[in-house]
Amino acid sequence: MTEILEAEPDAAAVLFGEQLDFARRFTNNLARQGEELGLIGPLELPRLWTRHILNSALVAPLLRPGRVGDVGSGAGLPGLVLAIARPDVEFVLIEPMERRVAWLNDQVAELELSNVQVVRARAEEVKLDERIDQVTARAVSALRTLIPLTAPLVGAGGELVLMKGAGAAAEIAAAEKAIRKYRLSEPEILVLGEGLLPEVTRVVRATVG
Ligand SMILES: C[S@@+](CC[C@H](N)C(=O)[O-])C[C@H]1O[C@@H](n2cnc3c(N)ncnc32)[C@H](O)[C@@H]1O
Repeated sequence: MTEILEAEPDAAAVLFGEQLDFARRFTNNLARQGEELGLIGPLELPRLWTRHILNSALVAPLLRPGRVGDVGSGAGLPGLVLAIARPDVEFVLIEPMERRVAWLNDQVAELELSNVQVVRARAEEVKLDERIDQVTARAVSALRTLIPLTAPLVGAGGELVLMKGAGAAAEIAAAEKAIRKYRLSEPEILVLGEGLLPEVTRVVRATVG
Protein backbone atom coordinates (compact mmCIF):
# COMPACT_ATOMS: atom_id res chain seq x y z
CA MET A 1 0.00 0.00 0.00
CA THR A 2 1.33 3.45 -0.87
CA GLU A 3 1.35 5.77 2.12
CA ILE A 4 0.17 9.33 1.53
CA LEU A 5 1.99 12.36 2.90
CA GLU A 6 0.08 14.11 5.68
CA ALA A 7 -1.52 17.36 4.56
CA GLU A 8 0.28 20.40 5.90
CA PRO A 9 -1.22 21.28 9.31
CA ASP A 10 -2.12 24.92 10.10
CA ALA A 11 0.52 24.88 12.83
CA ALA A 12 3.24 24.79 10.14
CA ALA A 13 2.64 28.45 9.28
CA VAL A 14 2.67 29.37 12.99
CA LEU A 15 5.95 27.58 13.66
CA PHE A 16 7.87 28.49 10.50
CA GLY A 17 6.51 31.93 9.63
CA GLU A 18 8.49 33.34 6.70
CA GLN A 19 10.56 30.16 6.50
CA LEU A 20 7.56 27.99 5.67
CA ASP A 21 8.53 27.46 2.07
CA PHE A 22 11.90 25.98 3.09
CA ALA A 23 10.12 23.68 5.55
CA ARG A 24 7.78 22.53 2.77
CA ARG A 25 10.70 21.77 0.45
CA PHE A 26 12.54 19.81 3.15
CA THR A 27 9.41 17.87 4.10
CA ASN A 28 8.70 16.97 0.48
CA ASN A 29 12.30 15.83 -0.04
CA LEU A 30 12.12 13.68 3.09
CA ALA A 31 8.76 12.25 1.99
CA ARG A 32 10.19 11.42 -1.46
CA GLN A 33 13.54 9.93 -0.46
CA GLY A 34 13.42 9.25 3.27
CA GLU A 35 12.26 5.67 3.25
CA GLU A 36 14.56 4.58 0.42
CA LEU A 37 17.54 6.14 2.22
CA GLY A 38 16.57 4.48 5.51
CA LEU A 39 15.91 7.85 7.19
CA ILE A 40 12.27 7.30 8.12
CA GLY A 41 10.16 4.20 8.64
CA PRO A 42 7.62 3.02 6.08
CA LEU A 43 4.68 4.20 8.21
CA GLU A 44 5.84 7.77 8.82
CA LEU A 45 4.43 9.59 5.77
CA PRO A 46 0.90 10.06 7.18
CA ARG A 47 2.40 11.76 10.25
CA LEU A 48 5.57 13.29 8.84
CA TRP A 49 4.57 16.90 9.44
CA THR A 50 3.04 16.50 12.89
CA ARG A 51 5.21 13.84 14.49
CA HIS A 52 8.56 14.84 13.01
CA ILE A 53 8.81 18.26 11.34
CA LEU A 54 6.55 20.29 13.62
CA ASN A 55 7.53 18.32 16.71
CA SER A 56 11.14 19.36 15.99
CA ALA A 57 10.19 22.97 15.19
CA LEU A 58 8.62 23.39 18.65
CA VAL A 59 12.15 23.76 20.04
CA ALA A 60 13.00 26.80 17.87
CA PRO A 61 11.88 29.49 20.38
CA LEU A 62 14.21 27.99 23.03
CA LEU A 63 17.32 28.73 20.98
CA ARG A 64 19.40 31.83 21.49
CA PRO A 65 21.31 33.61 18.75
CA GLY A 66 24.69 31.85 18.77
CA ARG A 67 25.85 28.33 17.93
CA VAL A 68 23.85 25.17 18.45
CA GLY A 69 25.13 21.60 18.12
CA ASP A 70 22.63 18.86 17.26
CA VAL A 71 23.81 15.38 18.24
CA GLY A 72 22.63 12.42 16.15
CA SER A 73 20.73 14.48 13.56
CA GLY A 74 19.78 11.49 11.41
CA ALA A 75 17.31 12.75 8.81
CA GLY A 76 17.77 16.30 10.17
CA LEU A 77 15.57 16.08 13.26
CA PRO A 78 15.61 18.38 14.99
CA GLY A 79 18.80 20.08 13.69
CA LEU A 80 17.97 20.81 10.07
CA VAL A 81 14.37 21.72 10.86
CA LEU A 82 15.62 24.16 13.50
CA ALA A 83 18.17 25.61 11.07
CA ILE A 84 15.27 26.33 8.70
CA ALA A 85 13.11 27.87 11.45
CA ARG A 86 15.99 29.95 12.91
CA PRO A 87 18.21 31.41 10.19
CA ASP A 88 19.69 33.73 12.85
CA VAL A 89 21.33 30.78 14.66
CA GLU A 90 24.39 28.79 13.48
CA PHE A 91 24.06 24.99 13.58
CA VAL A 92 26.54 22.13 13.68
CA LEU A 93 24.89 18.79 12.90
CA ILE A 94 26.90 15.92 14.40
CA GLU A 95 26.10 12.55 12.85
CA PRO A 96 28.37 9.50 12.47
CA MET A 97 26.59 7.57 9.68
CA GLU A 98 27.95 8.30 6.21
CA ARG A 99 24.63 7.90 4.38
CA ARG A 100 22.86 10.27 6.76
CA VAL A 101 25.69 12.80 6.53
CA ALA A 102 25.41 12.68 2.70
CA TRP A 103 21.66 13.33 2.94
CA LEU A 104 22.18 16.24 5.36
CA ASN A 105 24.83 17.81 3.10
CA ASP A 106 22.57 17.40 0.05
CA GLN A 107 19.71 19.15 1.85
CA VAL A 108 21.93 21.99 3.06
CA ALA A 109 23.09 22.52 -0.54
CA GLU A 110 19.66 22.19 -2.11
CA LEU A 111 17.95 24.52 0.35
CA GLU A 112 20.97 26.87 0.24
CA LEU A 113 21.17 27.01 4.02
CA SER A 114 24.13 29.17 4.97
CA ASN A 115 23.80 28.58 8.74
CA VAL A 116 24.54 24.83 8.82
CA GLN A 117 27.72 22.81 9.05
CA VAL A 118 27.52 19.00 8.97
CA VAL A 119 30.23 17.06 10.80
CA ARG A 120 30.63 13.30 10.42
CA ALA A 121 31.57 12.11 13.91
CA ARG A 122 30.35 10.54 17.08
CA ALA A 123 29.62 13.16 19.73
CA GLU A 124 32.25 11.74 22.09
CA GLU A 125 34.97 12.05 19.42
CA VAL A 126 34.03 15.24 17.59
CA LYS A 127 36.53 18.07 17.36
CA LEU A 128 34.78 21.42 16.92
CA ASP A 129 36.57 24.57 15.69
CA GLU A 130 34.36 26.92 17.67
CA ARG A 131 32.54 26.79 20.96
CA ILE A 132 28.86 25.92 20.91
CA ASP A 133 26.33 27.53 23.26
CA GLN A 134 23.47 25.04 23.26
CA VAL A 135 23.13 21.39 22.30
CA THR A 136 20.00 19.61 21.09
CA ALA A 137 19.23 15.91 20.58
CA ARG A 138 16.17 13.82 19.77
CA ALA A 139 15.77 10.05 19.98
CA VAL A 140 19.49 9.40 20.51
CA SER A 141 19.64 7.74 23.94
CA ALA A 142 18.39 7.92 27.51
CA LEU A 143 19.57 10.91 29.57
CA ARG A 144 22.02 8.88 31.66
CA THR A 145 24.05 8.22 28.50
CA LEU A 146 23.00 11.33 26.57
CA ILE A 147 24.26 13.80 29.19
CA PRO A 148 27.85 12.46 29.00
CA LEU A 149 27.63 12.77 25.19
CA THR A 150 26.28 16.30 25.11
CA ALA A 151 27.49 18.22 28.19
CA PRO A 152 31.22 18.19 27.19
CA LEU A 153 30.31 19.79 23.84
CA VAL A 154 29.08 23.01 25.43
CA GLY A 155 31.16 23.26 28.59
CA ALA A 156 30.45 25.53 31.56
CA GLY A 157 27.61 27.97 30.96
CA GLY A 158 26.29 26.05 27.96
CA GLU A 159 22.80 24.62 27.82
CA LEU A 160 21.34 21.19 27.07
CA VAL A 161 17.99 21.19 25.23
CA LEU A 162 17.10 17.51 24.96
CA MET A 163 13.84 16.31 23.40
CA LYS A 164 12.15 13.58 25.39
CA GLY A 165 8.85 11.74 25.65
CA ALA A 166 6.52 11.12 28.55
CA GLY A 167 9.28 9.32 30.46
CA ALA A 168 11.35 12.50 30.91
CA ALA A 169 11.02 12.64 34.70
CA ALA A 170 12.01 8.99 35.12
CA GLU A 171 15.02 9.54 32.84
CA ILE A 172 16.12 12.51 34.96
CA ALA A 173 15.89 10.38 38.10
CA ALA A 174 17.97 7.62 36.46
CA ALA A 175 20.59 10.17 35.32
CA GLU A 176 21.35 11.51 38.81
CA LYS A 177 25.05 10.49 38.67
CA ALA A 178 25.65 12.18 35.29
CA ILE A 179 23.78 15.29 36.42
CA ARG A 180 26.15 15.57 39.39
CA LYS A 181 29.27 14.71 37.40
CA TYR A 182 28.64 17.44 34.81
CA ARG A 183 27.45 19.90 37.48
CA LEU A 184 24.14 20.49 35.71
CA SER A 185 21.57 22.90 37.06
CA GLU A 186 18.39 21.17 38.22
CA PRO A 187 16.86 19.95 34.93
CA GLU A 188 13.53 21.56 33.96
CA ILE A 189 10.93 19.71 31.93
CA LEU A 190 9.23 22.02 29.42
CA VAL A 191 6.00 20.80 27.82
CA LEU A 192 5.71 22.18 24.29
CA GLY A 193 2.99 22.20 21.66
CA GLU A 194 -0.09 22.23 23.88
CA GLY A 195 -3.07 23.56 21.89
CA LEU A 196 -0.99 23.58 18.71
CA LEU A 197 -0.26 19.93 17.92
CA PRO A 198 -2.25 16.77 18.72
CA GLU A 199 0.63 15.50 20.88
CA VAL A 200 2.83 17.56 23.17
CA THR A 201 6.57 17.05 23.35
CA ARG A 202 8.88 17.47 26.29
CA VAL A 203 12.26 19.11 26.49
CA VAL A 204 14.70 18.58 29.33
CA ARG A 205 16.66 21.78 29.75
CA ALA A 206 19.68 22.29 32.02
CA THR A 207 22.78 24.46 32.21
CA VAL A 208 26.23 22.94 32.51
CA GLY A 209 28.09 24.25 35.60
C1 LIG B 1 17.16 6.95 16.32
S1 LIG B 1 18.15 8.02 15.38
C2 LIG B 1 17.36 9.58 15.64
C3 LIG B 1 17.67 10.54 14.55
C4 LIG B 1 17.00 11.90 14.70
N1 LIG B 1 17.57 12.65 15.80
C5 LIG B 1 15.51 11.77 14.85
O1 LIG B 1 14.96 12.24 15.85
O2 LIG B 1 14.86 11.20 13.95
C6 LIG B 1 19.64 8.20 16.33
C7 LIG B 1 20.74 8.91 15.57
O3 LIG B 1 21.82 9.16 16.48
C8 LIG B 1 23.03 8.84 15.83
N2 LIG B 1 24.01 8.51 16.89
C9 LIG B 1 24.09 7.37 17.61
N3 LIG B 1 25.11 7.42 18.49
C10 LIG B 1 25.69 8.65 18.32
C11 LIG B 1 26.81 9.30 18.92
N4 LIG B 1 27.54 8.70 19.85
N5 LIG B 1 27.11 10.54 18.51
C12 LIG B 1 26.37 11.16 17.54
N6 LIG B 1 25.31 10.58 16.93
C13 LIG B 1 24.98 9.34 17.31
C14 LIG B 1 22.68 7.69 14.89
O4 LIG B 1 23.60 7.55 13.82
C15 LIG B 1 21.29 8.09 14.42
O5 LIG B 1 21.33 8.90 13.26
